[in-house]
Amino acid sequence: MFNRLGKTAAGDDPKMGRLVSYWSVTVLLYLLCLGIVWLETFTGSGQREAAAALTILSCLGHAGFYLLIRKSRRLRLTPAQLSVYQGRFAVLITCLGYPIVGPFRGACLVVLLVTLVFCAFTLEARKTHSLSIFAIVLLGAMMIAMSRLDPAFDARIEFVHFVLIGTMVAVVGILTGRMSDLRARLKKQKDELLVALARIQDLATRDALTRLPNRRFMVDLLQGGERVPHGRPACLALLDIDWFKRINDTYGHAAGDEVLQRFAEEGSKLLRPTDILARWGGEEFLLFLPQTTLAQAQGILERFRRHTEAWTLAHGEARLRVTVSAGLVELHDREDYGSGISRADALLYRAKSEGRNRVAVEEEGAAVTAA
Ligand SMILES: Nc1nc2c(ncn2[C@@H]2O[C@H](COP(=O)(O)OP(=O)(O)OP(=O)(O)O)[C@@H](O)[C@H]2O)c(=O)[nH]1
Repeated sequence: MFNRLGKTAAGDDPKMGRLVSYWSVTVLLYLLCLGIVWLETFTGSGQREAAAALTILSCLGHAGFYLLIRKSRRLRLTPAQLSVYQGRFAVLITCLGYPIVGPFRGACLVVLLVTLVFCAFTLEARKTHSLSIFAIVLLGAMMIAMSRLDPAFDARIEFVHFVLIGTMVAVVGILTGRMSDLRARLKKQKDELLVALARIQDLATRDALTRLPNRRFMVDLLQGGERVPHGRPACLALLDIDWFKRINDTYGHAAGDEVLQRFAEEGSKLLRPTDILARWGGEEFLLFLPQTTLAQAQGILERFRRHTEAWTLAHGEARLRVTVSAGLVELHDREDYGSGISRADALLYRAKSEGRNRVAVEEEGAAVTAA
């Protein structure tokens, strides 16, 4: 119910929803405690002015906290900071209520404990301990003052109450502090796991050298779609850097790596956000062009080819140049990607055998090449 209330008040922001739902629980607790204050006021010896002042203070405090929660993002207030303020305010109100509730004083002790447990959900151990000390000191001061000022407050009973609540607050403070530590450790572990998971996902789906999606990513993506959706054109090309072995043999493997990186970088610049260039293996790349007709894809590949022969890579005194060959197909309606890749591979072979630095395109069952 409180979660639903938080969601209604805070919209889609889950953090804000949680804060508002905690806030509404504390409102309920305050209402209960104020009920006890007014019960004593009407049926016992409670003072009406003091009860009214306490009620107004509580209402103002709560309205203020609600506003602080809603504006917390703008004011850069963290949930922990809000909890410290709310916790101190709750302790203050409980201690102020202590002399007013007469024989129901024991209820204040329980409320103090509940406040501490509540705060332990958002506070770190150190802050929970300092809130416990604040509660013990304030309540102790209130008990001493009342046993001196009001004969109804028996010093012996107050002393027993103080020892009892002091011990319980200290124990609860330590336990909730431990709980906070545990929570902080769990959160740290969860954050570390999320980072590790993101890294594993990255390693599993990206090529370490070029940072392009790797073959596994591409296969999963293409197999996930299984078949080309009916009525939507999509094209697929296999690209291969020409005479790449010569670069390795002449300038070394590191230079070859640099060429692969540069090829990926330059190629990615030419593509639309929906196109995917993946490293298929070695010096071979796969380009997937969704929602693209063969004529459009041919234009993109031709631009890619011309751009590749235009850029150069400085390597010592030398300027390395490469060219690329490609086999391009339009995926047939409801065709599975595996057969599309085989057709593109055959066309790539043809582009290589017809002289390289060209795009071989399949048209109406026959493969033609353009350079
Ligand atoms: N530097 C580097 N070389 C690689 C990598 N992966 C594969 N190679 C090399 O790429 C070369 C590919 O050579 P070939 O398959 O003979 O092809 P090619 O020399 O490009 O000739 P064509 O494809 O026929 O134009 C091989 O020497 C591989 O060792 C890599 O990650 N880095």
